[in-house]
Amino acid sequence: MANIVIDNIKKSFGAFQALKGVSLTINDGEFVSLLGPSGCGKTTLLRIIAGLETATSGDIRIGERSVIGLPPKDRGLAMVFQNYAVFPHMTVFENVAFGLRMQKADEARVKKQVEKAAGLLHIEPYLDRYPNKLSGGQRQRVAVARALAVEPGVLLMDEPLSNLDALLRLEMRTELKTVLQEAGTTTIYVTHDQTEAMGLSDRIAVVHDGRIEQVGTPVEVYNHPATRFVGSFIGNPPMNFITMPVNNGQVAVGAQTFAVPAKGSEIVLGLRGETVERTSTGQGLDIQVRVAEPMGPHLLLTGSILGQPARVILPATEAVKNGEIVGLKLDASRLTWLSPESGVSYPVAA
Ligand SMILES: Nc1ncnc2c1ncn2[C@@H]1O[C@H](COP(=O)(O)OP(=O)(O)OP(=O)(O)O)[C@@H](O)[C@H]1O
Repeated sequence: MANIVIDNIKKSFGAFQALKGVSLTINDGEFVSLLGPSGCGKTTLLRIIAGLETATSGDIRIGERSVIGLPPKDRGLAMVFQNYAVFPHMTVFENVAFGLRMQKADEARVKKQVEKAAGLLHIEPYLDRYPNKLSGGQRQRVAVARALAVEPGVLLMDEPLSNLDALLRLEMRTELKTVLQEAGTTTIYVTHDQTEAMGLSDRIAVVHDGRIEQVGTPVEVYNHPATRFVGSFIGNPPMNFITMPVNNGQVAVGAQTFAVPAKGSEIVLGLRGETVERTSTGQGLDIQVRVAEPMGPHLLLTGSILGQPARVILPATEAVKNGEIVGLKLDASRLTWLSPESGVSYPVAA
């Protein structure tokens, strides 16, 4: 069991700064995702924690002990990386048993742990096979099972589900969460998939351009994004950003008025598409609908609000035609207000 402290980690590759001072504490038994677009520095950070890459400056502490300078094997962690390395000359059983053999576990424990991990990842039927007789997805599950079999205090995972088909991904996501919670494993999980991060994580660290832009529970980062980047990266459809005029500290839309913290004459409204309610036009914000798409569980409207691109979601039972203007009532408690200059959101009123 261990907590992890990432303390002002910087990493440069030549003149390029991949990590620009990252700090984050992961509590004992917590599941934290590093979520961000390709190239933002997630994998580099994970490799530095693992000891596969050296930081330019900063400290990593696992269970209070600085691990900077320690080789990966002495850091008390297990890893599952995207390019899941399974040993081709070993059966699936021996692959999963690998870490336990290294620990010189007795045969009874090896068998018990391998069976437990194999059951979890649905690879029991393949235990006697060699990896070249498995699909990519099956091999990936072997790699995850191998990491879990040793019941590590800290588990680092880099897009471990990326080679699985959508249904298996969903199933594994649920199972991973359960097993890691039960084992009390401290987990850092790298992904660019916001759905995966939302579903799995106790907290999400949103990484952007070598920095952590926000750390919070999935609900916090979704409902109260700290920046425009976070609001647009998390959520499908992404948050809408609509620049609006401010008069005497108030924004008026139809019959609705909102007190806002803006200093200047404009503010950006961050609007989650599903927080609106249909009303008559002119009562709230009106959307000029370009396309209305029935999505099954809901109706997606794409168009413009105050001449700015917008997407909102209405219940599937609503009927809207392409080209129609639809009135939307806003829920004051679900709105985010952001500075037009910095893209940073104003704190939520207590
Ligand atoms: N060994 C290296 N030499 C030079 N540049 C590197 C090296 N490793 C990574 N980078 C650069 O550092 C940046 C961060 O890379 P990193 O792999 O951490 O991103 P990522 O967020 O994990 O992206 P992805 O999801 O695509 O893996 C990228 O711009 C990448 O090109």
